[in-house]
Amino acid sequence: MPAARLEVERLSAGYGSVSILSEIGFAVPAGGRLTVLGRNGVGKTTLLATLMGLTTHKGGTVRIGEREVTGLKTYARAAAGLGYVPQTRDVFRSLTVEENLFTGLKGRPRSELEFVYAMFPRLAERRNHGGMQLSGGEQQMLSLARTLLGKPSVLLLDEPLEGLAPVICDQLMATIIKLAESGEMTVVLVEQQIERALDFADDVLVVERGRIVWRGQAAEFRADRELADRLLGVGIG
Ligand SMILES: Nc1ncnc2c1ncn2[C@@H]1O[C@H](COP(=O)(O)OP(=O)(O)OP(=O)(O)O)[C@@H](O)[C@H]1O
Repeated sequence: MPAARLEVERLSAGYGSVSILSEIGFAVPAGGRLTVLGRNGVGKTTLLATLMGLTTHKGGTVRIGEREVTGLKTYARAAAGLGYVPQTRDVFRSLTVEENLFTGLKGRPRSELEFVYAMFPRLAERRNHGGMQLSGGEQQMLSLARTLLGKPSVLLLDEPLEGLAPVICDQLMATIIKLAESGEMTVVLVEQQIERALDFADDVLVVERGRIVWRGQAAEFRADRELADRLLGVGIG
């Protein structure tokens, strides 16, 4: 599936009776790269989980291209082109690395594994190791690699760099930018490494207590040092 536009309108959601997100609205064009920033606990993970249908919907819509997916279950959203790499590193611990990757192929030929083995040589070296034997960083690579094999048209990444060595972070970001630029994926990134997130993204959303409090271009955000300090409590550049 090629990259698709993601459009979110007045999306409100939470957990059971608890409301976390209020009237979130944004759009990412096909092949666009958005980063969602915010302090701890403001609702960034909840936003990605809501796009996947994993929270309690309280209003609003989500569209992938022309298709509204709001009423769909998680598996149907995945079939509609949403790919999600959660912070929890979704690895089948009883399967080997390669068996984990097979589950991401969705019937496509094994030869496609070479694409992720080239990106993560560490996974190639450990292809016969059990999921349980992997380090945190290796599990992160595996979770991401499996999702990339599914060729989602919109990829949702929740802190994918956590636990990865700097050189792997560089490679990973470069690969994902390439996939977006070549029109294969639209990407939404939640990331605590703000400099890297700004290097990656075209556009930025800042969330505070479940609402969007700032939106604009990454270059604009970077140019205004006071903004990062005020909204995120950190200095940049
Ligand atoms: N399963 C859940 N049930 C109830 N409340 C939850 C659940 N998961 C998260 N929350 C609450 O929702 C709010 C937003 O959490 P969320 O994990 O989305 O924030 P975040 O911005 O991703 O934080 P971090 O940067 O620390 O990962 C928090 O107040 C959190 O306690």
